Amino acid sequence: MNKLTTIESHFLQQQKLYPEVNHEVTDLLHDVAFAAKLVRREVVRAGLADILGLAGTTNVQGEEVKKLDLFANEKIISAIGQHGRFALMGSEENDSVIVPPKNDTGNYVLLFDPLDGSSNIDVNVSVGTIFSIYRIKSDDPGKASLDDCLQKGAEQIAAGYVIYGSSVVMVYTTGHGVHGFTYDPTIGEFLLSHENIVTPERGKYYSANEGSWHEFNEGTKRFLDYLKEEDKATGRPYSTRYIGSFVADFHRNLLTGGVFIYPATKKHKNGKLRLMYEANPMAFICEQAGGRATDGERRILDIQPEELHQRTPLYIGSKHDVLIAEEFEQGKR
Ligand SMILES: O=P(O)(O)OC[C@H]1O[C@](O)(COP(=O)(O)O)[C@@H](O)[C@@H]1O
Ligand SMILES: [Mg+2]
Ligand SMILES: [Mg+2]
Repeated sequence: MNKLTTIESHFLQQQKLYPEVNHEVTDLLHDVAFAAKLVRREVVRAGLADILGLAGTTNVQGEEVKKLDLFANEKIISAIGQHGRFALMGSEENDSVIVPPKNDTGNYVLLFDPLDGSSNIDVNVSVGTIFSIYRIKSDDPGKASLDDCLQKGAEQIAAGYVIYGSSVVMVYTTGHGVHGFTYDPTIGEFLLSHENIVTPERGKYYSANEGSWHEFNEGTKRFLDYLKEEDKATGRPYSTRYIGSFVADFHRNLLTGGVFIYPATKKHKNGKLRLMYEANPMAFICEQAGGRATDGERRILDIQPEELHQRTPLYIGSKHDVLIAEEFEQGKR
């Protein structure tokens, strides 16, 4: 693996190898990588830049919005929207679809979570940005509508995330493997650091907010108890790891093996995470790395979306572990 490969040159390599990864797609990914650099610049000095704390507004999810949520949202919309390559955008922080400042040539839609892990922003714990790209159904950007945003996850043409942690890493897929790039601030480039990521078939970590134990259904409780039982032959007990930033929990499990679950609970009847800009992009990456992502019954990528901000229960990570979770959720174990 040549660690001097920039993410932009990797996009071009994909363009040469795979016809559907055309120059439009590589330009879109280039825009996303650029926006990530702008968001990173503020995240790493957030404590100095007066962008910690609450913005004083709530979003369509009914959640209190953080200043950094809004900053990242505005940066992504303006930095990416200036090029006109996206006909429409959808963000966790905007009630309805966004018509970018310029959208005359864009046959694509971008759905994104500008800042994931908002509860960790003010306490210097890893947060991230998640994105998902679709091609619009018609060839006329002017005709693009919400319908173009509500496509099944299996229709994604590219997806990825950026994790702002001890180092900043961007991970993406165009349906041809999963690749990670670490940001080198001395040269301002994302350099290839994780080529062709493959997630272990069986993990050693589980991520669940057990603080909601009393809200979990019996299947979920029995699955978590199963992971905590002693059985060397199946690598149990698993260790618990829960950062509370989906991007960070997912990234760890992707590299080391493990399972992240956010099931339906009494409080979140349809789970907490959003299908279009959290579950779908991560499910695409997870499957491309050999893992599995379901809502306990259905493959996430096969779910037909109905709303931009709909939520879904989520079981994602090492294939073996997610299959077992499903068996418990379906009462087969
Ligand atoms: O605090 P809880 O209920 O465990 O929820 C944590 C989950 O909520 C999230 O913060 C939701 O995402 P946002 O921060 O983008 O709203 C996930 O990153 C995380 O996995
Ligand atoms: Mg999120
Ligand atoms: Mg968010």
